[in-house]
Amino acid sequence: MPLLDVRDLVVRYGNVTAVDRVSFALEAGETLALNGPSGCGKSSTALAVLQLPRPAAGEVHFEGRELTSLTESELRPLRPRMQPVFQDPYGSLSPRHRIRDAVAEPLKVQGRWDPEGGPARVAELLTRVGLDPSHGDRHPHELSGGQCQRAGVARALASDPRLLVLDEPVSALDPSVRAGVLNLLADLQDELGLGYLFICHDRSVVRHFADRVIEMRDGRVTSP
Ligand SMILES: Nc1ncnc2c1ncn2[C@@H]1O[C@H](COP(=O)(O)OP(=O)(O)OP(=O)(O)O)[C@@H](O)[C@H]1O
Repeated sequence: MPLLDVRDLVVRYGNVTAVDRVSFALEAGETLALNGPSGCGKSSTALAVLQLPRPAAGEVHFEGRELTSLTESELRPLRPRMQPVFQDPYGSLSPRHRIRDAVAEPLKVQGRWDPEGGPARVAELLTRVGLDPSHGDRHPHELSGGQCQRAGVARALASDPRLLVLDEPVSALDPSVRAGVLNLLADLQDELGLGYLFICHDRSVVRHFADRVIEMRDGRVTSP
């Protein structure tokens, strides 16, 4: 059974069909890239997989559950297991909260925070993504773009996900720090067996990082 099995996904914005019957499957431990020109529907596909918002039609099977047929309350316990990482490292973390609190928040919201072990778990997550635990005292704007994206990954990992939806995760970063973040993601995948749905318009990055590539154009899969 694949980790993620998407069948005939359709996303509409008003009368515009942004994603038109897209199907693909993704195994645990695998990176599947969605590639294609701007506006072809990559981000819409990724958000529909996360049920943000719900797709207009199609099926999204994740860990054996069909998500589009679930109510919001049935979906809630599954949401932590599929986490997004977005392009803008600063946009995905609240500017008002310290990094430590941003990473702790999923643990608290999911009822997995304990005052004894919680801070140590946050420090461990920060260390795991290549930050120093002291970075936890800072606010997002006090970190570089690469450090901030690492903090975003730490926050995603706090939910113990099985799937990361990586929407242009290194595109906004300085070219000199991109490889470091991609290497981190590759290491985490090896270690944790995560599935990655990887959106990237840069073909050289895709070739290097993805196990398989799906090409999209005008909302449809054109290959393979
Ligand atoms: N919230 C929205 N409301 C209306 N139309 C939208 C919305 N989001 C996307 N679209 C339209 O849907 C189509 C697909 O957009 P989408 O962002 O999914 O493509 P993309 O391949 O991810 O593009 P990019 O690489 O530029 O992010 C485009 O025509 C876009 O204008």
